[in-house]
Amino acid sequence: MDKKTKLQFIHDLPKVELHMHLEGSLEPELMFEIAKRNNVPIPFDSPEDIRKASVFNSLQEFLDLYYLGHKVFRTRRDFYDLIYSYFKRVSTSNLRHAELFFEAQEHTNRGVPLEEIVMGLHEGCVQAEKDFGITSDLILCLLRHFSPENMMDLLKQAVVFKKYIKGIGMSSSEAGCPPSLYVDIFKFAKEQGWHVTSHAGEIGPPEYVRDSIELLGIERCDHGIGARTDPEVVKLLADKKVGVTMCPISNVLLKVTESIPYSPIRQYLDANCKICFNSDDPSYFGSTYIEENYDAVEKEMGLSVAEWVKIAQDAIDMSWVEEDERKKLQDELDAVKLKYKLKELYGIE
Ligand code: HPA
Ligand SMILES: [Zn+2]
Repeated sequence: MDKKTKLQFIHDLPKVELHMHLEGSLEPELMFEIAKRNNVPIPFDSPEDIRKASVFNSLQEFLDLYYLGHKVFRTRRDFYDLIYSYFKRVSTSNLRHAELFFEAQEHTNRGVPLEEIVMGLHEGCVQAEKDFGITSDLILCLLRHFSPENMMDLLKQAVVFKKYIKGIGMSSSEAGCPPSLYVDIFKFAKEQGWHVTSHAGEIGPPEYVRDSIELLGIERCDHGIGARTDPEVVKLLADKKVGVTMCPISNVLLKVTESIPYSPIRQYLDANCKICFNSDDPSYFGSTYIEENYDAVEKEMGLSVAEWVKIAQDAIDMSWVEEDERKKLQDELDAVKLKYKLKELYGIE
């Protein structure tokens, strides 16, 4: 496949985003707009100032700026605007389905009612499906910089909104927060029928990935980079079919990996792990949404056509969609295979 056709083929792949923090898609212009209407002071004079400040030497440096941005949100409309502007922005990238993290604790702990957050986001999802044909689900993402008790309080409140929340995730820094602290939290979430995922092995060691699988029962592993140094843990990911939601640009900009080719993408593909590419916090990383992540991997690593098909398939397989939706996504991927004659030319079924 020539270079131009390959880029078009990558563009045409039906995309599934499984690792994006909605608050991480807050573009500086919208941050300013919401801050202004809510009368929330922010320590920047212009959207450009925020862009200039978005240079990070570590995950923690990023998180310090990132959680500051959360403070502008107050109302249902703010959350609606956040999610709708995300869908609008990615509507040209063949994104077909997204499972999106929202970080309620940062808002509820400031007094914002959970209902305003969940319903604002849900209404945005419904409208985006009508306007752009993108389906979506919400993942309530717990934050490790708050206590397990605070997490549990929120989860209990969230039960009322169960039908609007597909799963539970956990993020923020792993430093000093081993998975063993959260066994009861994940047990409760699973008892409620929620799917579960967790950030593990972003800056944490391979044991954090292993313990998240064995103690917390995660179905997906967000980032999962840390597993790379322990082949047993990589094998565990593959054997248990715990897919890794990788975020190539985020990992480079937060100095988690030296470069995209130095990330364990190749290692995980060779170990037959399920992997997919995602955007994490696109607005803080130079507006790099899902397609920019796909393109960056292709530019720096030049994956094979068969590998791209596997990654698109893995993302569908790793998603938590219901059967009818899964079939639609599968049909779209099969249509791309036909369009590019992948069976005749590459033997790809
Ligand atoms: O990359 C991340 N790691 C942990 N917490 C986060 N919250 C947003 N992005 C991240
Ligand atoms: Zn993340």
